[in-house]
Amino acid sequence: MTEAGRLQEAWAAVEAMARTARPDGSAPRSIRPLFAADPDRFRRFSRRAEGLLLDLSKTALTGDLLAALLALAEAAALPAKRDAMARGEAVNATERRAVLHMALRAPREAGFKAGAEDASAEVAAVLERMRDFCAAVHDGTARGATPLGAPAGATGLPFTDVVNIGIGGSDLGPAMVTRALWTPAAPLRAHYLANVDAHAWEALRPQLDPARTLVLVASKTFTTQETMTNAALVRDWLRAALGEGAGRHFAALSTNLKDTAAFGIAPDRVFPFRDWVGGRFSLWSAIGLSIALALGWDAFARLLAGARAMDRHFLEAPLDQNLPVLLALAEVWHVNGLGYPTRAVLPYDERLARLPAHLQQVEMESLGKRVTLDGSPVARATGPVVFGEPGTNAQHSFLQLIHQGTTPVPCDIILVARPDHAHADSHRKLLANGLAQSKALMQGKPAAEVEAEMTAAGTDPAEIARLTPHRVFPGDRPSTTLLLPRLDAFTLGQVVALYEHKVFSLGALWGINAFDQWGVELGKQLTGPILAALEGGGTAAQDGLTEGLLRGIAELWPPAG
Ligand SMILES: O=P(O)(O)OC[C@H]1O[C@](O)(CO)[C@@H](O)[C@@H]1O
Repeated sequence: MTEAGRLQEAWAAVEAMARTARPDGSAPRSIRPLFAADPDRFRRFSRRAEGLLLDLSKTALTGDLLAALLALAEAAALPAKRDAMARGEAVNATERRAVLHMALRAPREAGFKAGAEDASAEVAAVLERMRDFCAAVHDGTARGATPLGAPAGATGLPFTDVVNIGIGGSDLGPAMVTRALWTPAAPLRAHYLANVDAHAWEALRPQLDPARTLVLVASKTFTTQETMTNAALVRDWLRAALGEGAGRHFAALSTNLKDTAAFGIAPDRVFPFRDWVGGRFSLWSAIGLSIALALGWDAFARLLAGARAMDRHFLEAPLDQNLPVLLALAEVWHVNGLGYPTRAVLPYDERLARLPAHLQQVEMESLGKRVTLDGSPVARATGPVVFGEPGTNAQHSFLQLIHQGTTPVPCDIILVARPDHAHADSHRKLLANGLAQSKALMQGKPAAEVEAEMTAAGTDPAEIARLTPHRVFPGDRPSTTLLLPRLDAFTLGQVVALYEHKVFSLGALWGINAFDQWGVELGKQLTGPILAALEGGGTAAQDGLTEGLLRGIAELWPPAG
């Protein structure tokens, strides 16, 4: 049989399972009977690896289904594709690029190559420069310029704040990590300026002293409109306070060495990375400099080490023990088997508040594709909509829909066993809530139970009949639970890399390119002429699609002069 034939057969086997009732009479989406039938279910469908525990038992996986999904992974050549990525082959075919974020967190000796290029050597060289720069900032050797009008003999001041100007992958990952790991003992405060909406800058500016602020212009391309606009605003602010000395307050994180020079950033302040690092996978590269500056070099090194540990697991563990692969297979079942179009990420840890936003880019920019690698339309649904908020906040907003709405939303519940505070009571409540949600989603609450509860409470029978349908929980709503021993730089590196490799695995299973993002281009293109119309007075002729709105804007915000 051909490779394509084997793949088709493997998909057919998985899809057939989604249509076939089980021998115990349950539907393939029901989870409750599986627990009833198998007291050992947690052990059979949870995995421990690298200090993490992943529980898949509250999905509808069965031994047969898992076997069929693993056969699909083999038929889709997932291991071979993974190894091709690790060898530095141009697996990002539409951009003819290697995909080597794993090289960013591997030691020099790992010997990653992008074609003939020694990727590991380049990574090591940039990391060394980043580390030296951090040391110089932290020990005050690299310091700000003397403010204009300062008394004679005054010198520049050490930096206390770092502002990262970037958007998408040049913002979300570093912002998420520093939000998760920053404590008042950290060496610098970090701020993130992303949106071209200058309200963001206006809100940040009063928190900063120009004499003590270091600015990182983070942009892979160094052409992104939002970033370059914000960089110019901040440069004006620094120049007003520091004159030509403002240059000492800048560094650039980019692949575009020509434009960083044109912006006026000295070559020794440019920290490069290469086109084999995708924006949404770049927090491990020079793009992570704000992390190292804010949290200290050791924390950044531990973050890389955690990701490296997950890389090795992904590269080496058998598929049925491989956490990223198993998460990907559960997603295939939910998306393609059961037709669930969304997924929620619920970290039960306030420090991970921005993890859902980071994963939205990692997953949706990667997997929001409608053609396969050869350009033909996909035969089945691809990436789901991903959204999320920390628990318990999510419980008091959108969990209603997840419990009782019409379409199940699989949930990723992330728990951290040990807190980094001394309030054990709060932490027990946090954990209890997370565990209760996964249980409630799965087991639901049938009408008989609702009725019995109301009867016991002495509720009037007519009232019981009226309210029961509203108070029933259908259950059988899947969730996975990931348990971390604690949240630190190492475990956070593991978690982010786990999701990166899950995304890779899904790309391989669906046969799509998870590493391009052509879908962001059209909006960028159309912005140009509309901006020109706005600059030209706000009413310049456009097509019927935008002209009315342009006129509406001009009426409400008349062009100056
Ligand atoms: O780092 P850059 O080149 O400024 O791009 C920022 C972001 O914009 C995108 O290209 C999407 O527009 C993302 O993929 C990327 O992370």
